[in-house]
Amino acid sequence: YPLPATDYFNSFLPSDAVALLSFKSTADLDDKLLYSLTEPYDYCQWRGVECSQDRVVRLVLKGVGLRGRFSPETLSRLDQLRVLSLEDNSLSGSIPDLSPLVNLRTLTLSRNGFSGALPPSLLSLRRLLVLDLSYNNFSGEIPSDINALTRLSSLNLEFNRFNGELPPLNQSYMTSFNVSGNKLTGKIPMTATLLRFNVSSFWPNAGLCGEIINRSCGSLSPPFFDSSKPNATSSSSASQPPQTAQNGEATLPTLPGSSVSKKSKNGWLVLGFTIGLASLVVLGLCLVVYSLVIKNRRDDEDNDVTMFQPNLKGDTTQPPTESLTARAVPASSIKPLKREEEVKIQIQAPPQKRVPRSGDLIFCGDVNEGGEGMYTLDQLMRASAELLGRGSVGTTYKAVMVNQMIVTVKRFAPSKTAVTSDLEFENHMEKVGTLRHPNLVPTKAYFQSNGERLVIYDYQPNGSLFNLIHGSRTSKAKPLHWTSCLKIAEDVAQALHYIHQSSAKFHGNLKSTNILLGHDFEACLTDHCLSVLIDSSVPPSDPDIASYKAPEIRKSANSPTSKCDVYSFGVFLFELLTGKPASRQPFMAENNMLDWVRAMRQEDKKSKEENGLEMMTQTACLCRVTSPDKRPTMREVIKMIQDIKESVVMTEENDKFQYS
Ligand SMILES: Nc1ncnc2c1ncn2[C@@H]1O[C@H](COP(=O)(O)OP(=O)(O)OP(=O)(O)O)[C@@H](O)[C@H]1O
Repeated sequence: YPLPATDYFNSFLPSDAVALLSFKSTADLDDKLLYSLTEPYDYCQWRGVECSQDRVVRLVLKGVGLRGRFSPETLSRLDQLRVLSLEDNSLSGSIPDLSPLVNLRTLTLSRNGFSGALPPSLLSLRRLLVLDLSYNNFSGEIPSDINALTRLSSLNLEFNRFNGELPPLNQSYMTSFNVSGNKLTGKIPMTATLLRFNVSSFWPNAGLCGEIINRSCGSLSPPFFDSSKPNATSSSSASQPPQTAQNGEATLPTLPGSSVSKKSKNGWLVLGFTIGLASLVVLGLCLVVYSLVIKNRRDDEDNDVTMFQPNLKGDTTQPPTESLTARAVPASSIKPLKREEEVKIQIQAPPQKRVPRSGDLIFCGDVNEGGEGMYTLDQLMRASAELLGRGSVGTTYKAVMVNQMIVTVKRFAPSKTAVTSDLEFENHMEKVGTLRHPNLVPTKAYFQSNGERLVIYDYQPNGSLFNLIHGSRTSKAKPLHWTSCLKIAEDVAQALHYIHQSSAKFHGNLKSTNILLGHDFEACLTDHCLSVLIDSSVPPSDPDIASYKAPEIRKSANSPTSKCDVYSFGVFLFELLTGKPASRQPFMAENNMLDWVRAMRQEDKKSKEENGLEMMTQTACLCRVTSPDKRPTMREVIKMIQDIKESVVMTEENDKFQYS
């Protein structure tokens, strides 16, 4: 039977291209997107589309004039999608089932005409970090199951028609939140997450009350203001929205009970009541002033407790402080922000590209990713810190900010990066800051001022490959299962290949401490491309670090190349397979290396893994050859790993066949 025309085309097109075209067919009625089938096409070049290994990973169609509906079975087929932004268009109707988008990190549908309830399918997107549905017509309740999205760091639902009570949100990473401009009612739950936000995240809303917004709920009013009592406060005040100033801006709700009934029959009672109330107000004001004075003092004292003391004043003679103990931050450079100001910064963070400048945090990557506007240099400086280790470039800390956001801060040792000028550092970090790959720890921000240099990354809670292979303080080393080795090797190879294709060109410091485990235990490279910033004329004294370096750069000041990364990858493969650190790996002919690997794994020669192990050893040997020209490219290495995977699958299938 001949296929219908569309099916005919679809059967030849990559599935991602089909998904994009089917989305366009109902969502782009004015034909703003010039996606087309005419050859030669490359859907990865289409407007707003970004691919990784020919799969769409980002689709950003912000303000492109889309009009129509977001139909089911269209974009939901892009199962590798990380970022989807359809912000600021004229899309209407409900959101289709997006549950197949299991890799989605950022979903921004704000400023459209979407309606209906918050789709339950969104609650299955467990990797979601940013959810922005603001300025639409969504209605119904905000489901308490939204707590299943444990990784959410940003939730924007403002200016919709959500009603009912606000669920007790408990996402510990939440740093941006807004439900203002809805029809929510009831008491705002006092969860640690919601307590982080102030009134501007909640108002205006028809009937919200609670301590967080300083507005008592009727039934919870103190007896003096109990609305059920005669001659007390207006009983409706608790359910009224906060007062609106003449300019239309929402103001803080007044305390219930601040207006006194004029209909009192007993004038003396009213007078007494009024005097009592006035005294209370004066007392209250005194308390507020007192607490502000105390707070300011505390803020000043807080300046003394900090982890990094960046040299913002230009005192380059001062040695860097590497302890977690107290020392004063140059207060002239950092003014403590009031909570309201912090929130304003979060809300008003401009979406445009920032202007890089010295002395402030410079955020990298997409604003939607979560980072820019979510914390300030000041907050970072006040974070409590845990020393993670000292490496070749400087010292690394885990920093927990007051808003519970956790990041990793790499503080460069000034003596090591002095060879790089401020401009070179900035230009280089601009380049590195744009690198984004599922197997790279994203560089979130950087900072430099008067010789002080910091780079900020996402914190990876699952530790490094070094810990996994050799054990850590908290865990004992276990031999890694064969399939884990393959998966890790492929992840690392993919990230290296990505870097080699980018303008940064090479990683320069591949080793097991620089391979971290992500949320799903995927391997992610960190410290990428920083080695060029340091003085490489002094060879590393640590034998393991030295053994990771390719021979052509080990004892010379030659700059590294992508082939040096390939060499380090070979060393890493042996460490992964055998658990032996780089300096204890022998150099022997391939067959002997296989015997050594087998012996280190204490494996029986006839093990099921034998074939794969042999191929893996071959790959490691090939990468680790002395001559750079004879080493494979990372693309070739990926191909080798994929062949090994296939051979493992085939062996398993043969086994099944034999025993069935
Ligand atoms: N983003 C991160 N999340 C969690 N742990 C990290 C992160 N970045 C680094 N680490 C861990 O912190 C420790 C110190 O890292 P650091 O980079 O300072 O030293 P290194 O990796 O030993 O040497 P080098 O500076 O040469 O890379 C390492 O154990 C590393 O695995």
